[in-house]
Order: sequence, then structure tokens, then C-alpha cells
Amino acid sequence: MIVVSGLRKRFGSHTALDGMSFAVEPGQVTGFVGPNGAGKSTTMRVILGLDAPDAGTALVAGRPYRSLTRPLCHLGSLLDAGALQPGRTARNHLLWIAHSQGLPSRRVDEVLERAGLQTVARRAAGGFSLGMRQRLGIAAALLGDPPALMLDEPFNGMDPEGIVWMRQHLRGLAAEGRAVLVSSHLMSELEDTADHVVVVGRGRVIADTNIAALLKTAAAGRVTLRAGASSIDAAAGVLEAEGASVSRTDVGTLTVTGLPAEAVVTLLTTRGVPFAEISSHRATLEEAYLELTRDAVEFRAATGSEAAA
Ligand SMILES: Nc1ncnc2c1ncn2[C@@H]1O[C@H](COP(=O)(O)OP(=O)(O)OP(=O)(O)O)[C@@H](O)[C@H]1O
Repeated sequence: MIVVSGLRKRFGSHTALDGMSFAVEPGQVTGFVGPNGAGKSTTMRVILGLDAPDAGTALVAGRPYRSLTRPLCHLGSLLDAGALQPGRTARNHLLWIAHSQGLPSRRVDEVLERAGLQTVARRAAGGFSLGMRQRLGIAAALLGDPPALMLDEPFNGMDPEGIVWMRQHLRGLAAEGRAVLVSSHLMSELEDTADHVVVVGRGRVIADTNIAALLKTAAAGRVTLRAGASSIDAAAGVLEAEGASVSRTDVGTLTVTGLPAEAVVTLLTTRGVPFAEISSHRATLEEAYLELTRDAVEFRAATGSEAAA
């Protein structure tokens, strides 16, 4: 388990971490999401002891990472897939790490197979695509068979097949009981992958929530109604008269809030207003993310100005 408490870190006058606190539980994939510059990589570097915080603590298995005797057996990490010696083969890259940590060579062949890299194991890693380097980084993170894993933007550079592989792989690692922390600046990348999400902005946590609960709240009370051009206005009028709020989201489509789907069906049927389809809205993770951060005015303003810059 990874526990981060009250981390603060300044680079000159810039505050990168402003009281970052969260825990990564075993048996689940925890998404670590926020816009560029939100402090995700800095947090991960602090967890690994690569950056020293000005305040706060980051503990792995109850201790600072640097004080662990065999750190790779407690936490496997992938921060920068490009950090390898280009002339070295994938297998030799892993052998070098394994031997430096007193791990047996057989682990190298096991993780190569797990990452789907057996056929390219004897090729120089310098010729690998970014997606293959990500796989090699994951193989390295697994060498010590650690109960916790931490991956910074592992979907970067992956083709669609690689993304599917990565999602299944992360889910498999969590199913084995490991605590898996995965950062991304795109909430949608974590669809069908994360069980839990820690949303960050400007160096602090905006939300720390279970994905299922988040999607349920985001979708709560929204109904999509499709009707023909001749009845759509009548449908809107009937529903508004009952206190619902109605907005036109597309031609022939209304989004209704304030009335459950069953009530919308009953009302339109009893008033004789024809409709083609009524469905409860299923929120996407991206929608839930936007809803979650809607009130964080400072965060949204920062995101906008950063985007403009
Ligand atoms: N070594 C450093 N020196 C100066 N500023 C830094 C340094 N490392 C990070 N920062 C700044 O700290 C802030 C947080 O950066 P960080 O890389 O942790 O964000 P991030 O959420 O990982 O973003 P990204 O998705 O772009 O990787 C940024 O404003 C960044 O410019």
C-alpha cells in the first residue's frame, strides 16, 4: 500500500504540491488524474525518494521507499519509458536491473513473457517503439513481484491494440491483489480500467472517489428523450409544466432532469404525446470528471489559462 500525506513541494516560487494526500489500496487500480502540471509526476518522484518534499510524508509498506532493503520487491514503478541504454537488448536491460537487486535471472524470462516481449527479447531496446518501451518498463516494474505498482502515463504512445493490452494487464495485476496507481491526464483513458480515482489540480486532491459511485452520481436523474419534429415541442412543454428542466441536446433529442424515466414515460403517454425512445443517461467517465471539477473554479481557470498558453 502507498500512503501520501500532506505533501508540499516548491520549485523556486512555483508550488508544485500543495498538501497532496491520498492512499492507494490493494486489489484495485487507482487512477491518478489531472491536467498537465497538476503535480502527478512530482508526487510519484517523491514517493520514490527522487525528489524530497518540503513537508509531508510518502510511505510504501509503511516506510519511506529509500529505507526499504529490497525496494523492487515492495513497489515496481515506471516513470519514464525512454530511460534505457539504447544499445542493450531488452533481456540484458532487465538482467542488469535484476542483478543489481539480487533477483534471479528466471524472473527476467517470466516478466518478458508477461509483457508479451519474448520474441523481441534479444533486440536492442533503442529500436523499440514507445509502446514497446512501455511494455519493457512494465516488465522491469514487475521484476521483484511487488505488491504495489506505480505507472506514470503508461498509455502514452500505445496503439489501440496496446491500449487494450494495457487495460487488461492493469486489471489482471489488481485482480492478483496488488495496489496499482496509474497516472493519466485523460480521464477517458481509465474507462474500464480504474476502480478508484484520485483527481488532482494545482498540487492538491480535488476528489478521491470510487468510479462506480462517481458514474452513478454523474448520471443521476438525467433522461434522454427522442421524439419526432412534430411532437418534440409538445413533449418539452408537458415535462416543463411538471417541473422538469429540459434542454435540446441534438435535433429531435431532449435531455431531461428532475423527473425519473418512468415518470417521463407515464406523463407523455397519458397526455398522448408520441415519442421514439426514452432512456436513463449513462455517464461517461469524461462527463463525470467535468462534473466533478465544475465547482473547482480556480482549477478550471488554471486549466483554461494553461491551455491558452
Ligand atoms: N524540476 C522541476 N523544476 C521546476 N519546476 C518543476 C520541476 N518539476 C516539476 N515542476 C513544475 O511543477 C508542476 C507540477 O509538475 P508535474 O510534472 O508533477 O505535473 P504532472 O501533473 O505530472 O503533469 P504532466 O501530465 O505534464 O506530467 C509543473 O508546473 C512543473 O512545471
